[in-house]
Amino acid sequence: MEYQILVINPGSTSTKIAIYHNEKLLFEENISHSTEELSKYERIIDQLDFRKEMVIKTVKEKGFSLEELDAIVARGGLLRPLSGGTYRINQQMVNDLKEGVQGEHASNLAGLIAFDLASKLNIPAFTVDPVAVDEFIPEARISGIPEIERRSLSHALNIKATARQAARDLNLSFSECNFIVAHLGGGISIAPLLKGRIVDVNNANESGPFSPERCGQLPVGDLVRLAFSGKYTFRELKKRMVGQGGLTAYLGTNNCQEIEEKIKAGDEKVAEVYHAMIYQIAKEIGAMATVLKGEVDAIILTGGLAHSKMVTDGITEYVQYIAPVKVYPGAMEMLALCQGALRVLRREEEPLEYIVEGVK
Ligand SMILES: Nc1ncnc2c1ncn2[C@@H]1O[C@H](COP(=O)(O)OP(=O)(O)O)[C@@H](O)[C@H]1O
Ligand SMILES: CCCC(=O)OP(=O)(O)O
Repeated sequence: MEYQILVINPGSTSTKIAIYHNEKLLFEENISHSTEELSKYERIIDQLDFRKEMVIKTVKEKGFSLEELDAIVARGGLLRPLSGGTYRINQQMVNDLKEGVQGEHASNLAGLIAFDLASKLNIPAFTVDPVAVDEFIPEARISGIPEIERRSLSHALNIKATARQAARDLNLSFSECNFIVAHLGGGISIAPLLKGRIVDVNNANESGPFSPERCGQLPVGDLVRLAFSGKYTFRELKKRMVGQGGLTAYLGTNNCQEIEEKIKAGDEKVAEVYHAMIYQIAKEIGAMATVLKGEVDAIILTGGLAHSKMVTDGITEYVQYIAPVKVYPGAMEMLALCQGALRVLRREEEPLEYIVEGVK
């Protein structure tokens, strides 16, 4: 059987759209959104129509028709904690994405767009390895106060897909080796994979290193003081932390190529902030090596920032004592989503059902 599949992947700084014919890429468009463009939306859910229209327009402009599609597959969002795999998007999932049961995030929009378009076309909509994939070991859940649990929210899709590719490239079995995968994008997830499972990870929205547009882990006392200072509303402070934090807060942009130009031109202040991000990434990789008790087959750097030699060389200098560093620039998310849908369409795998206990 032949399948034409639309892949939709909204990230914090971009919307990626692709059409595949089986595994063959027919087109891929990566539309970047500036901090300014997105800052006019109060909440991420407010971007729904903007991002949906962008998908419809892009498909048309590329000379394709939605009516030719056999399925739509979308990056999964902040759903309830769930195991990895391919899920058919159902009404319960749509409700949870709209509500943002584990918080707001651009990937919550993908399933909503896919479900809406697919329902009108009478074709299935899927999601694969959503952000909420949870394979934590019990000790990774404990935060330090019982009211707050550490949660598994990460770039699970790209982390797993890149780790599988690295295992193939190293001639290792994915389920038998240990990796630390650092997804370095608008947000940063650093995950130790113990025999293929993400047993811990910083929550890319609230913890770990600061990133091009997120604050990462903050000193808690100062954060509480800031929250009660009257300077920010709840929503404003959240936006400051995710979207307008990190490099954006210090340097006014999430565009690392622009930042690197300034560094090359000799701007020492910019270099200091950029180096601090690299330093924090390396420190988190070191922490995750401890989770794996030092038994690390490779450290894998992926995501948009892995295109930068300044970043990958900077990190490598700190962490190469742990294990060999492998660089996979960009993200394999689009192909991984397509392949997840194909496995189900070809009946190689049963789609998983998103069921919430006690809700019909
Ligand atoms: N060649 C490059 N050099 C430096 N930074 C880059 C390069 N390409 C992309 N980036 C940075 O990567 C980040 C986006 O990563 P990406 O994984 O595409 O984003 P998202 O998290 O939105 O999916 C941006 O901060 C961008 O400036
Ligand atoms: C919460 C982890 C997922 C994430 O942050 O994705 P983006 O970087 O694409 O926003």
